[in-house]
Amino acid sequence: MKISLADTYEALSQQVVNDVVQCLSKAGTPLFCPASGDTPSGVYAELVKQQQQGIINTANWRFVGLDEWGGMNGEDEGSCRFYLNKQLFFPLQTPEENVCFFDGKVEDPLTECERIDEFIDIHKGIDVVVLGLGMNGHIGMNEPGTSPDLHSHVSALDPVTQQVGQKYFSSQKKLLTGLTLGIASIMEAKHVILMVSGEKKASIVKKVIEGEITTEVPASLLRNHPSFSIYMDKAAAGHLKS
Ligand SMILES: N[C@@H]1[C@@H](O)[C@H](O)[C@@H](COP(=O)(O)O)O[C@@H]1O
Repeated sequence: MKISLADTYEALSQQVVNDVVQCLSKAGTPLFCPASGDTPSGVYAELVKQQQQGIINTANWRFVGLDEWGGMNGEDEGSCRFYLNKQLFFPLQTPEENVCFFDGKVEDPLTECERIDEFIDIHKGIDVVVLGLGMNGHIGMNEPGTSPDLHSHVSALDPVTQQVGQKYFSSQKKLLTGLTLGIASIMEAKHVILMVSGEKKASIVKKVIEGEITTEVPASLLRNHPSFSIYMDKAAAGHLKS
């Protein structure tokens, strides 16, 4: 596990961008899995800026979604796909065929999960995944207690996630289930980045880094990944021993 500390959110985002670009700047069609949520916004804004300035070229990048709320897709304001369309895919002018994303409105979510897993297999695995950290230690929508052996699956959302998830929506939503890459999918990625910002995450980040490696804190399992980097700002690192 590589731990990086930044003084500010801007510096944190810049560090993550540098890591992502280094991992994806290669020949062929690298596969990037970007989380939605508030934490990576600065990373996506910087990637868009670098593309517009000609510093990077994302034309050969492929994208796979990390997760989506059950019953929602990109047409729903506040959904994971809506967020990534707005922050990343539309400003990067990413062709639709280069993106594979959970549609939470499908009649058969299990077939939808198989579709996502197949896309990952066809692209020979995820090159880099950028994750945010749930207040309960979740990654994607892998809630405390989730089996580490799962690939894409339907998740029953923890009460903490149901409540915290309201922040993405302008009106109250029932957030009972999610479609998500599994912990096995994430552990098979070539490089895993966990990005954490703000004092409100300080106690859970302490468990992730200094606590027991346990399915009860899904992000702690990432410590077993051979290429795992955690990037934090000072506020998020405030409860760590050193
Ligand atoms: N399902 C999403 C995750 O993909 C996200 O990374 C995490 C942290 O979100 P935020 O960055 O808004 O704190 O929780 C949400 O529930």
